Amino acid sequence: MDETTKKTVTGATDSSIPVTETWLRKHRLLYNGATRHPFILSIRDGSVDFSSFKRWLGQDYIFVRSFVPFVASTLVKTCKESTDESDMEVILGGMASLNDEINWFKKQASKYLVSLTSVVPQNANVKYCRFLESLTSPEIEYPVAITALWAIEAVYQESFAHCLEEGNRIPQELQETCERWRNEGFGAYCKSLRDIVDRCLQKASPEVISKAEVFFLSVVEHEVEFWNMSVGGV
Ligand SMILES: Cc1ncc(CN)c(N)n1
Repeated sequence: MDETTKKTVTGATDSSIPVTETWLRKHRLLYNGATRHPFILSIRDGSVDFSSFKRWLGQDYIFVRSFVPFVASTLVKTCKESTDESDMEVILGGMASLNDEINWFKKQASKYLVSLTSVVPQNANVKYCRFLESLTSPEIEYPVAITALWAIEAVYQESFAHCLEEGNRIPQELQETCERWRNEGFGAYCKSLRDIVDRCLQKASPEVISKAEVFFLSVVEHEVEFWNMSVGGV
C-alpha cells in the first residue's frame, strides 16, 4: 500500500505524514507541471524567448497588485483565527516583501522597456486574479486561505530555485530574477507558511481538509495557465 494512503486501525489517515506532504506525493505530476514548466526550463537552459519573458513581467506585475488584497485578507483571518501568535508575524513579513516585489517589477519593466501602464491583462491572468478575489471572502476559512497562499508562493520558490540548480545555463541578466524567489529568506518564508498549513490542517475537519486540497489544486492549475500565457498561449 502507498505510504500516503496508509490508514490506522481506526481507519483514519496516518497523521504522522503532514498533509502538504501527502498532497505533494499524490499530485506530483501536476505540481511538477507548474514548477518544471517549459517556460521555467527555458530560463534554466538559456533558451528563453525574451518576448515571453517580457510578457511574463508585465502580466505578473498586474498579478502581484491583485495578490496584495488577498494576502491582506489572509492577514486579517490570521489575526482573528490563528491560535499561534507568530503566524501573524509570518504573514506580515510576507506583506512587507510584496512592497519590494512591486518595486522590483517596476525596475525590471523600465530595464526591459515594458510599459506597465499599457499592459492588458490576459485571459489566464484575469481568471487567476478573479480566483484571488474569491479567496478574500469571509466564507473562505483561514486554513483554506493559508493553503492557497503557501501554494502560490511555493510554486514560484521551487520554480526559480530549479532554474539555479547545478547545470543551469541561465542568461546572466536573468540571474537576479531567479534569485528574487530562490533566496534563503523567501525559502524560509515558504517553509513557515507550509508549517502553518500543516499545523492548521492537523486540527481541521475532513471537510475543510478536502476544501483546502481542492484550492491547492486550483492554485497549481492557475500557475500552469499563467506560465502557458507567458510563453504565448492564451
Ligand atoms: C503568478 C505568480 N505566482 C506567484 C508569485 C509569487 N509572489 C508571483 N509573483 N506570480
